[in-house]
Amino acid sequence: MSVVDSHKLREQLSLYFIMGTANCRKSPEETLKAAIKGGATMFQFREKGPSALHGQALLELAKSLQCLCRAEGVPFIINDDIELAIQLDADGVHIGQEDEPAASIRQRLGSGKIIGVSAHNLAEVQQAISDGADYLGIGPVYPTPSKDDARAVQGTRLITEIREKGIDIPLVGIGGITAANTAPVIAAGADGISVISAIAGAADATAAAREFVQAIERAHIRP
Ligand SMILES: Cc1ncc(COP(=O)(O)OP(=O)(O)O)c(N)n1
Ligand SMILES: Cc1ncsc1CCOP(=O)(O)O
Ligand SMILES: [Mg+2]
Repeated sequence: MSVVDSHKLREQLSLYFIMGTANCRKSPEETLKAAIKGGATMFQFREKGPSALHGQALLELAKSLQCLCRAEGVPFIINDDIELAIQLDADGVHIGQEDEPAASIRQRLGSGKIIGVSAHNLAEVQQAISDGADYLGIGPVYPTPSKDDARAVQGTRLITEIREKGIDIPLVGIGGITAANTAPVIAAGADGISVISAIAGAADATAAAREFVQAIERAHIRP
């Protein structure tokens, strides 16, 4: 069972920034600092692709990004790599449908850690909840340039369906989200949005994150 505070988690999910070395225009540290300065409320370290770091280099970068998050009070989540999350005492992990099930990860991580699960249909949503997920990542909402093996684009349909069924779990939309197309994701019932390229690939990541913060605020005021 999880003891994560879901009210606090919803706030932390508001602008959930995800990044690895392959996504950054500048150094990962500069990119993360800039995103947090602009208002990112949660961070996921997602080191993927042919140029991904491994071994000591991966560990050093993860430590350095975790240190930046700690200094700013931003939760540090690790994508896929449960061993690394345990080694670093990270705040949580994000796993997909091809990864180890959330229920067994919960046993390894303990109750105070955040577990996020990707879901693409109602059956996966319900399974993730019964496995003890703290939040869901739902998408891809729009076409994404950042994940070669992404599932079919689904718009905001599943987010709407989840809320219409009265399922109240914290969740974010993910995939191709920009400040300009944020509003429908929040209006459908997402607690926040997850973003890679529109922040990590921006010339000014701080300005890009600020635009998201404003778009999220506007979406809450005028759903
Ligand atoms: C917040 C969030 N939502 C979804 C994903 C995708 O996870 P997954 O399906 O396991 O794919 P990879 O990210 O591992 O390629 C995510 N990372 N974060
Ligand atoms: C990890 C992931 N899972 C579904 S889409 C996606 C990539 C999101 O990146 P971007 O914000 O650049 O579309
Ligand atoms: Mg995964």
